[in-house]
Amino acid sequence: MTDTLRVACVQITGKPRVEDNIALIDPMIREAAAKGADLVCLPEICNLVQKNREEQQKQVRTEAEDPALAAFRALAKELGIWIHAGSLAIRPEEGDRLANRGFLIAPDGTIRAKYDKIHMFDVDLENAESYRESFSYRPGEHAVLAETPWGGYGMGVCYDVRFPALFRDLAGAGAKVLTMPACFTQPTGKAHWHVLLRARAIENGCFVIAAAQCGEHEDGRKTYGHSLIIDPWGEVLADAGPDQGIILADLDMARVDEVRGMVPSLKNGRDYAPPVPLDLAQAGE
Ligand SMILES: O=C(O)CNC(=O)[C@H](CS)NC(=O)CCC(=O)C(=O)O
Repeated sequence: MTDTLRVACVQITGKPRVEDNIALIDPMIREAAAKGADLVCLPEICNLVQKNREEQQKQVRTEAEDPALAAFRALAKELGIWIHAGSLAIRPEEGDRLANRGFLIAPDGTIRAKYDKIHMFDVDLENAESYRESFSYRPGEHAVLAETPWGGYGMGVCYDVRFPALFRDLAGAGAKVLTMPACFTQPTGKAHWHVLLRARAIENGCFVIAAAQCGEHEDGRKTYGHSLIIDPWGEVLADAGPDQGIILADLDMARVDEVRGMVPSLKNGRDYAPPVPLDLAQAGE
């Protein structure tokens, strides 16, 4: 087990063409590696930000054909680092809905773990901003905990952050790091992003790494940015702010056990009878 992890988040304003995103991200990964990053985390849909479904269909490729996945695998190998491509829009081998799929790539260029986003962002916001992610994407069915030299690595994506049971399950299964690559909206980001991510860190005694999309995209979307690296006590170690760029932090993995030793909320959890409607509860007395 390795004690310290230098992690970087790459924050971008993703574009509608895969090649343009690769050209944007490549030098940022190299910069992070030059600064000593062991692991570089990329945002959600970092190969393709395209709300228009017809245009999206034209661009999206299978895993075997996606040029971004190939480029990130080659870079991981060349630079000898881990790369977490937070998610890529991938055309599945069968069915017509896409996968919103995260890839953890090891320093030998092999894919160590894959995760399909479980919770679909089907919401209507106040400002007539409306999303139906499940029209384009088929949700995943499996939580994924990857093995890394730094311990268990729990993989989430974006809207998953609002479903704390997923991360409790990952922590229970051995996660020391939780990840939340994202493409968060600006209104929900302003109101909820920091609080939700810090809560997932605190309640699970885990580091949280969240690489984010930011700014005004060509497809009309506006995203919140503020990629975050958070320690298990809930302290923000790095915040990328609203614009493109990279952030780095050194994670002292011993901090996980230290924090869990002080507040053992994972251990103090109990089984309990489920809630029942109030009148039934009264009738039972
Ligand atoms: O559209 C795609 O191609 C990929 N999917 C996304 O970008 C998804 C659905 S639009 N975005 C989120 O989950 C934002 C969640 C969020 O902002 C919140 O929970 O408040």
